[in-house]
Amino acid sequence: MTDPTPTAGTAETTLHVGGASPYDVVVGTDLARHLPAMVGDAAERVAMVVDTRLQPYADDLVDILGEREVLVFAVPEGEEAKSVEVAAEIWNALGQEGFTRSDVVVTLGGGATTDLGGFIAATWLRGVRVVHVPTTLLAMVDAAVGGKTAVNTEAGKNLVGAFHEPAGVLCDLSYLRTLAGEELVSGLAEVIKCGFVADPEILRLAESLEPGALGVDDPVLRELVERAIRVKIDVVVADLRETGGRDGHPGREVLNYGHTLGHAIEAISGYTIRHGEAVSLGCVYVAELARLEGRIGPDLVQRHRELFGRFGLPTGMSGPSFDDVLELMRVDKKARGSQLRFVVLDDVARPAVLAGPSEANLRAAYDALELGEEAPEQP
Ligand SMILES: NC(=O)c1ccc[n+]([C@@H]2O[C@H](COP(=O)([O-])OP(=O)(O)OC[C@H]3O[C@@H](n4cnc5c(N)ncnc54)[C@H](O)[C@@H]3O)[C@@H](O)[C@H]2O)c1
Ligand SMILES: O=C(O)C(=O)C[C@@H](O)[C@H](O)[C@H](O)COP(=O)(O)O
Ligand SMILES: [Zn+2]
Repeated sequence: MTDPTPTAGTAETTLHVGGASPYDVVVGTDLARHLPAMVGDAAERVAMVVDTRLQPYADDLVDILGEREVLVFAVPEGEEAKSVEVAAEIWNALGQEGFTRSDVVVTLGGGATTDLGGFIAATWLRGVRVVHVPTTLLAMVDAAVGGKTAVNTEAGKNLVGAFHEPAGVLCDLSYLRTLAGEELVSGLAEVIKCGFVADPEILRLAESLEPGALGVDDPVLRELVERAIRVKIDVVVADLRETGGRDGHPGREVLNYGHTLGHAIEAISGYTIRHGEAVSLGCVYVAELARLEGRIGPDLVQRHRELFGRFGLPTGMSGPSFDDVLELMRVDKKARGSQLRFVVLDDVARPAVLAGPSEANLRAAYDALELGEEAPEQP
């Protein structure tokens, strides 16, 4: 596991991400003072990509950046920001402003904003420095770390994007104070995902949390945040570009646990369902699938239902037809040719890739999601 380096005398934790482009992820409160060093001295200009809802918080960051000229781009709230059209507006403005390779993008917002801002940084002049200041739990534990960037298109979710690592990430937990309870819970889905694929202690901690009393200052929440980030760091350091793992481990694809169905459901819903909610459904689905494939027993499937359900995350649904969902799952990035591939578990923290499951099992697992109960074995 990654070794956390607590900053002496403060409640900050600095988690280092190694590799070819190393950077730090700092977790704590009042972290804005770290921003200038992460942006660096070479930048004369900063393009700040800000979720409109977070605009009131941008001023503090602008002030701390001192002499640098800051161009603030307020983008639509949430998933609406992740479009080629929004990216193109910002590319055009950067062109008009003469934004150069020594200038820097800073993002302030949830995962939709960090994905969009990261994508702009990855593509403008073929890549400029980016620093992420995530403001949702989900973006702190997942989206801002690891360098995946993307926009959505008609074809589906995140199908256009690039790997582009940040120069630094500031996870300032004070932002979570204004976050709606449903958004906090949506972020917990990615934390629980990390527990199932890599860190059983996360599951134990989540099972000990009182869902109704989930507070931003709760030390258990802080521990969950740091544990989930460490899981992510360990995975991306080993396989940044998702080329594959060793000894049967899926490599970076492991972080896609629950996302094959999850992304399909998000797209079908017109992005009205939250990402973490879709991941919750996707994890229960793939647990059912693993059971039907004889890889796990009903107890572990039930643990998925109970743990996600404990926080009010959805574990069953009815609505989209299986055929519509299947069509979208076929454009998932893990697919190879006509073969669908899923990250599944052989046990807690024992992930594997399941390639080419039968359509009968894919359908039966979906039926179980619709029924909200265990699917019968397929003949
Ligand atoms: N790149 C990656 O590795 C990665 C990982 C996980 C998820 N993602 C992406 O992240 C996105 C989901 O991120 P998200 O859950 O943060 O959603 P989001 O960015 O859509 O934010 C959710 C909502 O919270 C609001 N919000 C943000 N910060 C707030 C705050 N501090 N106070 C009050 N409201 C606030 C936003 O305006 C929005 O309405 C998805 O697009 C998903 O695909 C990317
Ligand atoms: O970082 C990763 O790798 C992940 O898969 C993390 C996921 O939680 C995240 O939603 C990611 O954006 C999905 O990636 P995609 O490659 O399926 O678009
Ligand atoms: Zn995700």
